[in-house]
Amino acid sequence: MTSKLLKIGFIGGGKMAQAMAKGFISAGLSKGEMMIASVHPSDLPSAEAFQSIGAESVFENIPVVKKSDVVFVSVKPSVIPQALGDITNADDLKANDADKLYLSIAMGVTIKELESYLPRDSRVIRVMPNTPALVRSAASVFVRGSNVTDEDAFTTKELLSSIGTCEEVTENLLDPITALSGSGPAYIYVIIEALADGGVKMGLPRDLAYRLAAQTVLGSGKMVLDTNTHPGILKDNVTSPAGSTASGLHFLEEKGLRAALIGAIEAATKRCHQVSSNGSTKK
Ligand SMILES: NC(=O)C1=CN([C@@H]2O[C@H](COP(=O)(O)OP(=O)(O)OC[C@H]3O[C@@H](n4cnc5c(N)ncnc54)[C@H](O)[C@@H]3O)[C@@H](O)[C@H]2O)C=CC1
Ligand SMILES: O=C(O)[C@@H]1CCC=N1
Repeated sequence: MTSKLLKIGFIGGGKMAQAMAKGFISAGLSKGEMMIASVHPSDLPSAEAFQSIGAESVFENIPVVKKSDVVFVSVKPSVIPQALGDITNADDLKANDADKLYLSIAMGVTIKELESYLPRDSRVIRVMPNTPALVRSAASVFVRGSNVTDEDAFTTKELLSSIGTCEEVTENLLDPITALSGSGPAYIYVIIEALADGGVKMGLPRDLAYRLAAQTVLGSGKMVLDTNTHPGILKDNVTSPAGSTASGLHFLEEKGLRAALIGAIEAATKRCHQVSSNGSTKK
């Protein structure tokens, strides 16, 4: 564990930044008062969200860099050139504050592109977290940039491990990872909603249906992780001969659930490739 509390900044204080900030606070890695986030002037709800956890919110990016040990770059991909350009063009930063660790969570924006916008020799790491960071159950990965030290990688791993799981990967895997675990919570929420709708259709009270659907997703994921058993075997353990599950599974196969999920990961990966290959400015 890091011995000192970290000063954490967010360039872009939106949904993902807020989830991580709250996760870091509940993990004891930082305090609201040690955090700062920049937001677009039109985004008062995000400014207020950071203020409500005791953090500072600003409409400029330079104060975020100056006041932080670690700077998350958490704007949309199309905003990256302008936001990082602000840092490179700030004369006073070049002298005093260049030595920061930048952690970009932006979908599809490559290390090469990030480094091209920042001052020369900047230490940049690409991270792909997900929103369950808020409840310290994120699935995160990271990729080292050209100038990153082992200590930077260690700090990154510690930070992200405090809000869930964290693995180091190579950059060629980041787009499919973004499609799977970055976007994945959205797919799972659709599944939870649909399972609950089915329960309601069959007569369950809605609140009970949501609780049962969510706990079933949570428990099934935990079974895969904790028992280290193939999901096919775990599925077979639920499926009695001539039982109800076999009938439900048959319906899912007829409707192409597997193909739909495989297609979703393929489609989302292709969208990341588009951003990577076109550059973040050209969507
Ligand atoms: N939402 C998610 O589940 C995940 C998002 N990401 C990545 O995180 C990044 C942010 O996504 P969200 O938080 O969902 O978006 P968001 O729209 O909620 O947040 C973006 C933030 O950037 C701020 N902003 C806009 N222009 C700015 C500027 N020039 N300078 C500073 N701040 C500016 C906005 O005020 C807002 O607070 C994206 O690059 C996305 O790919 C990565 C993993 C998961
Ligand atoms: O939809 C997006 O672009 C981002 C990347 C992963 C989750 N949300």
